[in-house]
Amino acid sequence: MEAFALKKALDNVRATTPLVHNITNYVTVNDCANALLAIGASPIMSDEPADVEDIQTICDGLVLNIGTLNERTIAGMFAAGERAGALGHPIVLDPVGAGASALRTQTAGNLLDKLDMSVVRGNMSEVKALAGAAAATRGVDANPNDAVTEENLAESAAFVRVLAAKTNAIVAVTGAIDVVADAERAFAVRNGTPLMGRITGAGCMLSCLVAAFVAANPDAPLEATTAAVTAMGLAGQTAQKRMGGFDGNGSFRTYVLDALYRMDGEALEAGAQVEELA
Ligand SMILES: Nc1ncnc2c1ncn2[C@@H]1O[C@H](COP(=O)(O)OP(=O)(O)OP(=O)(O)O)[C@@H](O)[C@H]1O
Ligand SMILES: Cc1ncsc1CCO
Ligand SMILES: [Mg+2]
Repeated sequence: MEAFALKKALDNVRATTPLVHNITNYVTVNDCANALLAIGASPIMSDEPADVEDIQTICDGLVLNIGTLNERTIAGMFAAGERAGALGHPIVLDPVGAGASALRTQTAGNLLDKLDMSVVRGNMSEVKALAGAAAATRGVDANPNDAVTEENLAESAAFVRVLAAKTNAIVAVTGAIDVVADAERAFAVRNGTPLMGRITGAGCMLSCLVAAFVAANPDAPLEATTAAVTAMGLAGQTAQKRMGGFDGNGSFRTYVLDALYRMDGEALEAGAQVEELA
């Protein structure tokens, strides 16, 4: 991808401060709010069905994360999603744990079927489950057997593209190599570090960033999603460089937020490891 598109995508987030409505899990909710603030967006969390339509009306985008779903929040997700669709706001689905339980797999599938989803962002086990393929989700983490590797990259990208075409959404599968695609184009992003799998919420935070980037770049949702994925991976790399002798995953989590806060368009361009796939 043209480096300029990455810089512009981040600059547009900072210039417009998109307000992002999140219906998300209670494990990583504070990290999600801080990641949005760090990148220059603004968070609001609201999952009460009687509240979500008003909240979505004043927002620029919506994240639906099923990490700790329950009947009430599922109802909130549909109500918010319908309002977002009516207003033309981007919706990002994070199908946390799809494949690990029937309720998660079915709920993620129903949200995708019934709402006008802009982006689906998950790990490969979750996305495979969503596509109806055999998947062995290990709780909320990807099964290593599902990992995108240099060897299976072409095949993985073809799978992601087919799902994107079928759902009419951009699909971002993350892991050691991230694949971001719509029906026509696909990008591989090689930013990131394995340490990101040693904290909870790197994926949840990324899904929120995707909503902010797409809301701020409505004419280029694929580039915007790729920019968000690149920014998150680069923040992980920057955070890792800062790790000192006594630091562990607690500090790493903080350093990721700091790296997002300090990232500018030039740094994003310089650090990006993005390849457009044929
Ligand atoms: N082994 C790895 N090497 C490099 N980057 C990684 C690795 N694993 C994850 N990442 C990065 O971490 C971020 C989150 O991706 P991941 O696939 O772990 O999400 P997730 O499983 O949904 O996470 P969570 O559910 O904990 O929020 C992405 O930016 C991804 O590129
Ligand atoms: C650990 C965990 N369990 C449900 S949601 C969540 C956060 C990361 O997906
Ligand atoms: Mg996840």
